[in-house]
Amino acid sequence: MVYKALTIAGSDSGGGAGIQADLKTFQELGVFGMSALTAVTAQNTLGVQGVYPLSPEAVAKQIESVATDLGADAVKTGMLFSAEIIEVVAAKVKQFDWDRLVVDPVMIAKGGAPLLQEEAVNALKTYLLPLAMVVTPNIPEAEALTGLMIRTMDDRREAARRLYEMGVRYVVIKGGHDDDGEETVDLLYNGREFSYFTGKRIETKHTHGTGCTFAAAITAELAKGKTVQEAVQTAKSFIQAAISHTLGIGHGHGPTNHWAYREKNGAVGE
Ligand SMILES: Nc1ncnc2c1ncn2[C@@H]1O[C@H](COP(=O)(O)OP(=O)(O)OP(=O)(O)O)[C@@H](O)[C@H]1O
Ligand SMILES: Cc1ncc(CO)c(N)n1
Repeated sequence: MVYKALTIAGSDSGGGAGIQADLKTFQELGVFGMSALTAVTAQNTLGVQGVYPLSPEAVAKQIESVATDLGADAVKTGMLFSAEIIEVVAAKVKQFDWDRLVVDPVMIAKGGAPLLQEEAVNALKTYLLPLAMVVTPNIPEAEALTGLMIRTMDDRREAARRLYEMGVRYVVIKGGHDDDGEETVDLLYNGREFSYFTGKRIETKHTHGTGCTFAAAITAELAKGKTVQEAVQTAKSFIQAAISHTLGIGHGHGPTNHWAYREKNGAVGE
């Protein structure tokens, strides 16, 4: 059985985030990766030097090409850039009846460069979140989507409830930005109960693309038919290994190590 996953996202020329992180992660987890590009970024470990969005038509065409021939067992969205692209992506997800959709609501790159236009946040809420099986905001993204200020774990649980009410079936609020404590805690809410995925916090500046990689690992596992709970657990182990064994390349915030999980766990596949 060949499992297939499609990522609809931006290109990071530096190879640590975006489409590149997604495809590497799919491959590492034994899933065939396909892509529909929304934008090209000129980017490296120091920052984003340019953003060149594609037309909504170009995005739609790529998705159609994949859907009408290869098909996808799970789909992930990353950088979507504009309300127009979001609308087209939502229409295609509906048209092809894709159920296993992971929406990583990418808004701002780690260095502060905007990857989503401000006025597109509403489009994300209106068109895409109701179609999502899983949404994976970091704390600032969860704040932008809910209008809440998130300081405590109680705030985070409240934000998860609000996101669930927007129509997402599983909400994961990542704790990478909560820099208190020895652990990172990612919270999962399924509309009934909360679960927590913890890992040792690694002291490192090399965390470029952690969010993309984590959401891509969830998508790969969902493509294999795993439950969301199982997929998040594997994604947490995958990102923990990738951050623990960073490569130390580039002059700024370097990428994570996408092959660390495989080296630790041996061959992966089904
Ligand atoms: N220093 C760290 N040590 C261990 N785990 C981390 C660390 N930073 C982030 N993580 C984990 O990495 C995953 C991604 O979380 P994070 O909040 O950094 O995403 P993000 O901000 O969307 O990333 P990016 O925007 O760079 O792609 C989560 O599972 C989080 O707990
Ligand atoms: C293309 C792209 N997508 C997502 C992110 C978020 O990390 C990034 N830096 N670049």
